[in-house]
Amino acid sequence: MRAKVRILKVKTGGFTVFINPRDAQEWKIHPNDLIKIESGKRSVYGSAAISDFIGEGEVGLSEDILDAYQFSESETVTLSPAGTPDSVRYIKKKMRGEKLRKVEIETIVKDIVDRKLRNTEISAFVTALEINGLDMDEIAALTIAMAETGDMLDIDRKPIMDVHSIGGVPGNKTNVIVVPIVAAAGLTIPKTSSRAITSAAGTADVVEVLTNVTLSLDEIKRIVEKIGACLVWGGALNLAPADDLTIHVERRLSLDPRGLMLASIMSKKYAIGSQYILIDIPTGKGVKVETMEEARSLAKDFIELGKRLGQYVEVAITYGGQPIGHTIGPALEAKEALETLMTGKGPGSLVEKAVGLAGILLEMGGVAPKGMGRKVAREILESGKAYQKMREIIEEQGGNPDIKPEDIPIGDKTYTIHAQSSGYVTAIDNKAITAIAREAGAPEDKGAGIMLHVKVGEKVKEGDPLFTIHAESEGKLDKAIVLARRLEPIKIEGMVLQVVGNL
Ligand SMILES: O=P(O)(O)OC[C@H]1O[C@H](OP(=O)(O)O)[C@H](O)[C@@H]1O
Ligand SMILES: O=c1cc[nH]c(=O)[nH]1
Repeated sequence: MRAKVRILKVKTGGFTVFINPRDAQEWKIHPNDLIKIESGKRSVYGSAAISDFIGEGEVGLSEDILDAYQFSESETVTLSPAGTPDSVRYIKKKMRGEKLRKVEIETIVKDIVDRKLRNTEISAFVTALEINGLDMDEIAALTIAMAETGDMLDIDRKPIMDVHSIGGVPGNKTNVIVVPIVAAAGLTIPKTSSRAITSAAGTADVVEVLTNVTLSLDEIKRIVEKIGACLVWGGALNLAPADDLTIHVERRLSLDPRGLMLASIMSKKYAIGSQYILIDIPTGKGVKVETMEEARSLAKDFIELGKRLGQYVEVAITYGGQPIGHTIGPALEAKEALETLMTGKGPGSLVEKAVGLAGILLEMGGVAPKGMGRKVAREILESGKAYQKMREIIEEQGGNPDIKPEDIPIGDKTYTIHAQSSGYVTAIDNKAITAIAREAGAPEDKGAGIMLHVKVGEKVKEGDPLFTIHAESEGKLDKAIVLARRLEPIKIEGMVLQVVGNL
């Protein structure tokens, strides 16, 4: 079937191919069929949508396709039904709990990248991995396939350091501070981050409040070779492109299966050429890893995977029992991170975690003596050198280096929850805090989120403010308030915990 391309100003969130109803009837194409579009050496897959705003003999392509593949108006292309991709059989094999062969994993990844697998099949894959997991051979094959289906970066500087958190803990803007400290010490750290997966703000969402994070590989290479660092969104690049497509599905399900998480993180590190990698595993109630035992087992997997890829990996198991700092949500977190960089001071949990992680990297990179990394990192933060480096990062990535915390717009629809009794804050529920911030609109609404007025251990009096919800719309604020009242994320107890009468 031959058709002329019509470029449509429509975003559908997927690759959508619009076909006229008469052509669809003649060609036996039904809504949502997978269609292959070929032109010369290019081929791309998309889902059929039938509409008479497209003329007979034409094919309408959504902007999503055109962002990734160049087609020109009126160009003649060939359309054909694509049938069921082989990878669907392999996904079902994993659903049955069977081990996948390397070639089967490679086919799944290639089909994700080629868009032969759509969100329905990708979510089946994510669910199968959540339930049945992957062994180390499968994880290594998945990591390499994810990296090799995209571009590889070759930065002309050595050694290449990197840091990555498995995420999960609310308010984790730590790497926005770690990266400029490490680069200010003279090391090279091309940091790519994903957007939020299970949280209310991924590092890419936070940095995007301060500067552009959607850069090309050539721009990253230029910036990193010039100033030693970047803080960008991995999904904008063709680095491990299957990663962002699976993360898109994971975010909807709020799932991050262990094997996929290892492959997601390490494929990005492999593709960007990182040699010395620090992995942060926040551990505590209500985050991805709840016990030290689980954290140590995951740490071993990261180290083993690194060995297979020729990378040196160290892992920091960090405290994740309550949010980091006081802010949750992209703009609120960007404000707190910027204030900390500008003043060299900030909430204890944020500063301690940032200098702790940066210190490990400084020792790994040989710019601080063993046991002195944390001290050197703190000096770099307090001296303002890390802030100067952050200004360079912001400027090189296209932002305004003079941006001040007070310039950052925060959601102006607010509601504060107050303590209903006096006592001590004994717990802050990570999952509930994230859920409320997401209900308020984070991470998509950058100004949405939560400002915590108290942390665990602090004394409160009845009526004291506990946290403020920020939203950009009244509707989302109302929903977040309802959720906050139901979940009561901050637990306050007096010294008497419970009274038990005669049993
Ligand atoms: O908390 P959730 O959303 O599950 O995890 C996703 C976040 O964790 C990682 O953080 P970093 O880039 O290493 O700082 C990812 O890149 C992303 O920003
Ligand atoms: O980049 C990341 C971070 C956490 N989990 C993932 O799957 N990828």
